Amino acid sequence: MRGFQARADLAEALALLRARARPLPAESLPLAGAFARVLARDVVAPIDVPGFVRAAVDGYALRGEDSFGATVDAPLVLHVRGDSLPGRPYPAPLGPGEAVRIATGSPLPEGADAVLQAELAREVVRGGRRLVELLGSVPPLRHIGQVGEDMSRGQCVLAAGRRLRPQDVGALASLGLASVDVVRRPRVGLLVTGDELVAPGSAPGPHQIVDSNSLVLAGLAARDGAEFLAPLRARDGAGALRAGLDALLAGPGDVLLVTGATSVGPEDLMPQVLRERGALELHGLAVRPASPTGIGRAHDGRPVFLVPGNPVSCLCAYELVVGPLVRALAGLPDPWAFPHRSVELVLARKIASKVGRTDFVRVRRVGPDQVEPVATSGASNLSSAVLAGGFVLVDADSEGAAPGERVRVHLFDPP
Ligand SMILES: Nc1nc2c(c(=O)[nH]1)N[C@H]1C(S)=C(S)[C@@H](COP(=O)(O)OP(=O)(O)OC[C@H]3O[C@@H](n4cnc5c(N)ncnc54)[C@H](O)[C@@H]3O)O[C@H]1N2
Ligand code: MOO
Repeated sequence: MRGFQARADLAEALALLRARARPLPAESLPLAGAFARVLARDVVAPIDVPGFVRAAVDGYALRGEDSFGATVDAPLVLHVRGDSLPGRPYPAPLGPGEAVRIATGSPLPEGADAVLQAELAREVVRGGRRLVELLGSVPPLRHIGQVGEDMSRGQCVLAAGRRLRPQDVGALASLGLASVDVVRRPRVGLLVTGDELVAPGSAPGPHQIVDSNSLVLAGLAARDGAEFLAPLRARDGAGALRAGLDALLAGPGDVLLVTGATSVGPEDLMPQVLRERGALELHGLAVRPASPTGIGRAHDGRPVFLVPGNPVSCLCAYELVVGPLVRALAGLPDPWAFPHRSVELVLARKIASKVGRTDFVRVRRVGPDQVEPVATSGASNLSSAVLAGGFVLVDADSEGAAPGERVRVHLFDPP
């Protein structure tokens, strides 16, 4: 057994990943499947929306100047020529002294330049003629929407890198588009190792542990815009681990993860197996937890992460090094920053950390604006992350933080 001689800085690990991370190629998707996907290219409006001048209120389309001077006490009277309804415009031009009853969103007839709202109009029939009494006036251009007032032809409506929100997809539909180019989702493949493990959903027998890491990783990868492939499983021992890694490499994953067997115990053969099948570029990170993390490559260049088996270390390794790469491949904006919402809170108990090591400290709220580190016996207890509301990252050049200090807390809960 050989311990870790030297551990790489987190910054060094991220620089290694960053040097080769590019968003995956684009794919075209029907709009209905595009929600939450990342735009691969800018979207430039091919048309004006709306494509016609429209009424912004229900009322009467008219020439504004025909209403000048009208009041409740001295209404002016116009001749109502007909109606303009959504999709069914009034077909002829409007002359002086004429009006058309119009519904919100309907095309403004040619010759009209304003809409008097229904509240200031009273329609009457006299001698078989439709008339409207104007109880107030409206200046030209009032209560109408111009061509392209929503989105104008040639305008960049959404920029590449945007994670599409529901209203974004709606806007693409308004532009008459049927599909959109989005970044292909990174596929994340996982090999779970360990003789003691049983699949999630099973009750553990004597000395057995339920594989929780695959569920934690699946949730994190989905958060970061990835498609999580069905996990593969391998028993311990060089032969089984080799066969497991080969199956993982044969799969379609863009990012490949292996949990367990990455430390320096007698069964921790994964680093050696990865060296045989590609390269182990870095093994051992100056972070806590997740120090046995390894980063390497398959022969074809796909990234492979050796993620520690301890459940909190697994979560931490994902957040520190796997997640940024997944987000970069997914084309998400600012992929190297934590995606969590963060707040500044006051520390109620001290956080101790060693200079030269980055600490991922789970904290919980103990007051409206106070947090304390979750007391824990180590990274094997997932309940510490369940109890925690978020984490504080203590940089390698810091000795920690004293009670009363303000710290930035990255919250596990989405907004
Ligand atoms: N001499 C040293 N020993 C250890 C070191 C070290 O630096 N020197 N590092 C420790 C640290 S830190 C960690 S973390 C663990 C990591 O070990 P492995 O990645 O080799 O993981 P395993 O030994 O396979 O398992 C550790 C632990 O986690 C449980 N486990 C594994 N997979 C899962 C899973 N999918 N779901 C839930 N739990 C899992 C496993 O049963 C073990 O209890 O090494 C330390 N040792
Ligand atoms: O990564 Mo290990 O769990 O630090 O304890």
